[in-house]
Amino acid sequence: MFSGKNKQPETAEIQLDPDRIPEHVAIIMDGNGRWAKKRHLPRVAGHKQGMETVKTIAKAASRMGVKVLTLYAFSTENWKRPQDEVKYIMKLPVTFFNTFMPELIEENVRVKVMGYLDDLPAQTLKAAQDAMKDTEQNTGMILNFALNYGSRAEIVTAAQKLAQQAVDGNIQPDEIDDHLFADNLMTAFLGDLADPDLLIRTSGEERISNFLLWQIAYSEMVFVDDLWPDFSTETLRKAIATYQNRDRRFGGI
Ligand SMILES: Cc1cc(N2CCCCCC2)n2ncc(-c3ccc(F)cc3)c2n1
Repeated sequence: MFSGKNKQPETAEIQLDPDRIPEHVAIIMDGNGRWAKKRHLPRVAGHKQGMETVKTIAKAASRMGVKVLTLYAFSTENWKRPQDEVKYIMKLPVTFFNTFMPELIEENVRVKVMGYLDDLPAQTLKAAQDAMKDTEQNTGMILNFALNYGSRAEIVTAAQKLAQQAVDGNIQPDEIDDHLFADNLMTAFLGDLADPDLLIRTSGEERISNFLLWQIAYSEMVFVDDLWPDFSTETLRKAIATYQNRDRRFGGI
């Protein structure tokens, strides 16, 4: 770890500005299947290892001072995958909480799950509901799982809700602005923290894949080559350091 007379660490930890930690970090956790394929393992082995990475990164983000960590766990399009893979994936929330809830409580982490939850298998939904209930008093980082989530569907649902309010005479069309629209999205519970400061996607892909399309309007995006199961605390620190070295303009000059 230490080399020569300088006694400096050979792999110095990335130094971050503690005053500029992104409040809301969102991650598209990609590359689980490729991770397994590289090791001649079944795809589900990648998902299993990916869940362990969720535990590591959730704790690391909490200790770095991130206020909200949103993780894209399952999209509305993922139901098209082989049914045995979907069946396995849908059990991961149950396993996650059965094996990690004590550490989440110890970290004072509050769990939220957003998506079309009514379409989830009963055991998956119960695990998510129990975790939200068991951590609702926690005041630390919000660990927000996007589960059976799709951004275009989320936007359409918000438009339908507002249209119905107008039809019912509860709002006038000209009352609909950014704030009222955002109040009808699944991230409304986050208030001023709803929009990610930093969006990370793993595995080298540089696509948004129908994730938080409204919310990432001004987000910094960092694409890393690491496959999600290989994503480490150091990779997270490097992504945050990249974010801190950028000068965000929010449309200004
Ligand atoms: C569907 C799915 C897939 C899933 N993978 C592991 C991470 C990589 C992405 C795909 C597979 N993980 N990992 C954690 C959860 C989870 C979700 C909700 C919750 F309340 C608690 C845990 C999860 N859910």
